[in-house]
Amino acid sequence: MASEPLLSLESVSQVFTSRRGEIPAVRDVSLDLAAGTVLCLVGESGSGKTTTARIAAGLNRPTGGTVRFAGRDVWGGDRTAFREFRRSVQYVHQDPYASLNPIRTVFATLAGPMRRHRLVANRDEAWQKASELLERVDLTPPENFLTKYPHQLSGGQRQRVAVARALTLGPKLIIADESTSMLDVSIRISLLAMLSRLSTDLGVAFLFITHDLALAKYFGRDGDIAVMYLGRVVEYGPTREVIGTPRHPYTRALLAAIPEPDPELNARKRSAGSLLRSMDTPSLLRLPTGCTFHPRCPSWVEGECDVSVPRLEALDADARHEVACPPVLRQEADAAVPALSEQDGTG
Ligand SMILES: Nc1ncnc2c1ncn2[C@@H]1O[C@H](COP(=O)(O)OP(=O)(O)OP(=O)(O)O)[C@@H](O)[C@H]1O
Repeated sequence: MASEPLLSLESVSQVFTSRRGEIPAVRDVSLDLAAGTVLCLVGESGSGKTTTARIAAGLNRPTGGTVRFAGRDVWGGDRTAFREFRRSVQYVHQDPYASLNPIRTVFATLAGPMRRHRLVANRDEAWQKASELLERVDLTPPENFLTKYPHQLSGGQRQRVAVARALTLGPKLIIADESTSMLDVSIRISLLAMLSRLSTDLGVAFLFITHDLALAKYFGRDGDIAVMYLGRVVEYGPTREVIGTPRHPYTRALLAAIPEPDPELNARKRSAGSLLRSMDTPSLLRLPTGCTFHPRCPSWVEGECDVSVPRLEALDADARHEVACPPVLRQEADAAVPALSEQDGTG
C-alpha cells in the first residue's frame, strides 16, 4: 500500500477460553487500511469477522500480534495514544434494536459524547451540532427527530442515529458491523449509499463487516476485501479483482452461492466453484489439519492441503491480490510462464 496505513493488524490472533476448550476465533490475521478507504471483511457466520472488527476497534485486546493506528502500537502502553485511537475509531453495531439506549432521546444520545469530550460549550451549540449530524445522515428536518426516543423510530432511522452518534467525535475510521443486520435489503442498501457518501465527503475510512458478498461488492467496490474462513484470511486484495476473478476455492464457492439478481455475479456463478461436500463448517474446537477448508474443497491435494497450513501469498510480485492456497498459486505461476516465454521468445 503506497501511503502509511491508518490501521494495521499485524498477525493478530484471538483465542477465547471456554469450558469446552480453547477457541481460536482469529488466527494470524494481517490487514491494512489506508485513510479514507474501505476494507470489507466477508465470510460465513463464525469466521471471525466480528472478533477481528472488535480487535480493530480496540474493544478486544488480541492474544497475539500487534494493532497499529497511525503507525503507533495501540496496546503499547501509551494511554494518551490509546484514548486518541479509541476516539478516532467508532464502532457501529448494525443491530438497530440493541445499539441505542431506549431511555435517551436522539438529542441526548448525540449530545452526550460531545459534552464528555468538551466539543460543545452549551446546550444550544450541542443542539446545533446534533442537527447538522442528523442532516448528514439524511434525517431531516432534524427537529422532527431530536426529541424522539428510539422506539419512536423505524429500524433504518435508528441505524442512521447510530451512525450520527459515531460521527460526533470526528472519527477517522468507522467500523460498520452488519453481520447481524435485521434490516431488510432495500433499507440496508440505502444506508450503505449514505455511508459511501460519508466516506467520500468526510474522508472517513470504513471497515465494513458482512456475510453478504454482494453488499461488499457494492460498498467496497473502490476498496479492498478480505475473505475469512475459520479465523483466517484466505483471500485479500482489491475488491474488483477478488470478486471479478476470485482465486480461492472458498471465495469461488461463496460467489457461487449468491442468489440472483446481480447479472454480473450470475454470469460468474456459472464458472465459479462449488463445495465438495455440503458439510457444515467445522467446529473451531476441532479444526481439520492443514488447510482448514480442505474437507470442503473440490480441488484439495492429498498430502499437501491436509498437512501444511497455507499462508497468504501474492499472485505475482506486482500484485496486491493474495491467496492462501498453494495449488492455486502454482497454477497461476504455471499459467504465467508460457506467457513470459512467448514475450521473450524462449517458449
Ligand atoms: N467472547 C467470546 N468467548 C468465546 N467464544 C467467542 C467469543 N466471541 C466470539 N466467540 C467465538 O469465536 C468464533 C468467531 O466469532 P465471530 O463473532 O468473530 O464470527 P463472525 O464471523 O463475526 O460471525 P457472525 O457473522 O455470526 O457474527 C465463533 O465460534 C464464536 O462463537
